[in-house]
Amino acid sequence: MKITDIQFGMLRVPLKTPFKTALRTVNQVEDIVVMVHTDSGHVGHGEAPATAVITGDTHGSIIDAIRHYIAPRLIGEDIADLNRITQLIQTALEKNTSAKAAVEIAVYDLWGQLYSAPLYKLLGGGAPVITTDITISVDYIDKMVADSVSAVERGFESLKIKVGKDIGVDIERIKAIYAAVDNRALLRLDANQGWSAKQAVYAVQTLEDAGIRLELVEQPVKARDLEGMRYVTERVHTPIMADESVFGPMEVIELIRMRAADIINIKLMKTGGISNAIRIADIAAMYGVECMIGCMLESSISVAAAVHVAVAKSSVITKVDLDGPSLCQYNPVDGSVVFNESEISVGDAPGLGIREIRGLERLEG
Ligand SMILES: C[C@H](N)C(=O)N[C@H](CCC(=O)O)C(=O)O
Ligand SMILES: [Mg+2]
Repeated sequence: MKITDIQFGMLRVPLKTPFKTALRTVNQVEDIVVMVHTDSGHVGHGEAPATAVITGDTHGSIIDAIRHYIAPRLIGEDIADLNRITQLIQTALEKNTSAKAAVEIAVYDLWGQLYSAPLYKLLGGGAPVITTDITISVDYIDKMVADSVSAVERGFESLKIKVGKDIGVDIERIKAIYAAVDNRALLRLDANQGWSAKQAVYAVQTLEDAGIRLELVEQPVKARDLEGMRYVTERVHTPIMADESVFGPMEVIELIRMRAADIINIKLMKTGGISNAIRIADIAAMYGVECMIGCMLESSISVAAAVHVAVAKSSVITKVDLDGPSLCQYNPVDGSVVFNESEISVGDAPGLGIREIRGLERLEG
């Protein structure tokens, strides 16, 4: 099974409600879809969003990186040589992790198709059902309370609450949600870099002193401020999770050595795809550090790939934030990974098991 061509599409899916974080507001998933064609007629699918404020990647840069740097290296490569191909992708150019992720996902999809097995089985197996949280966008307090209660009523047992806008209001937001949810769900906070280290310690300690139990607090300070991450981690009881601070395996090793966070959020769009996600999970496991697997605003192509990784690495990936498809008005993908609110299950179809993508706009060239 040799690679013959790489084609592009654009997938647009409106969100149920605007997605608001300390970094941005988004109304729809708008992702590049990558189709890797082979001489056997098999097609592998990948996907990448343009999360410029986090990865630096735009739609244009994703297409350009693949078209001019990654694709020329892959034409003629045999899917059976998976490690060689992932190495070619990762060394094609610096950064551009979303472009690398989209192509890697498609290649792993083909690798599963080659051996007629669902990807998670080739990655080591596991129980093919996982549970995700759902994100509550940062907003007026009453709206966040209503969104949280509604999510609990829909069966979500973990809520990822976006904060990081205004420290005083953030504390009030969490107190109000905690009271309304009344132990029916775990609360995870994500400040998306919106606090200073001192503000983060103040906010978390204030909530702890008020008897509010938080499962974790994600990325309280600026991505590059590892000293700030450590400052917070050392001073609060609540586990601190690194998201924007860590992309690849080298950064994870540095973060763990510095003891700058308790938990690591792995996202395929930061790692450059599946090969580094697995590496990070293995490194974290060696150090006894737990991981979450997360997503950007992605639909159920790239999120399906993350689900396969989550299933195969469930001993170290103990937390799941793969709510991209749940945030969308509809699922454009007919595939073997089934997203049913908090429950995500994986079928037995080969690779990612994608049968059809509705509404895919082909991009020429
Ligand atoms: C969608 C997911 N639950 C999430 O919250 N991801 C964000 C970044 C998403 C984005 O801005 O596209 C995160 O964990 O920071
Ligand atoms: Mg985050």
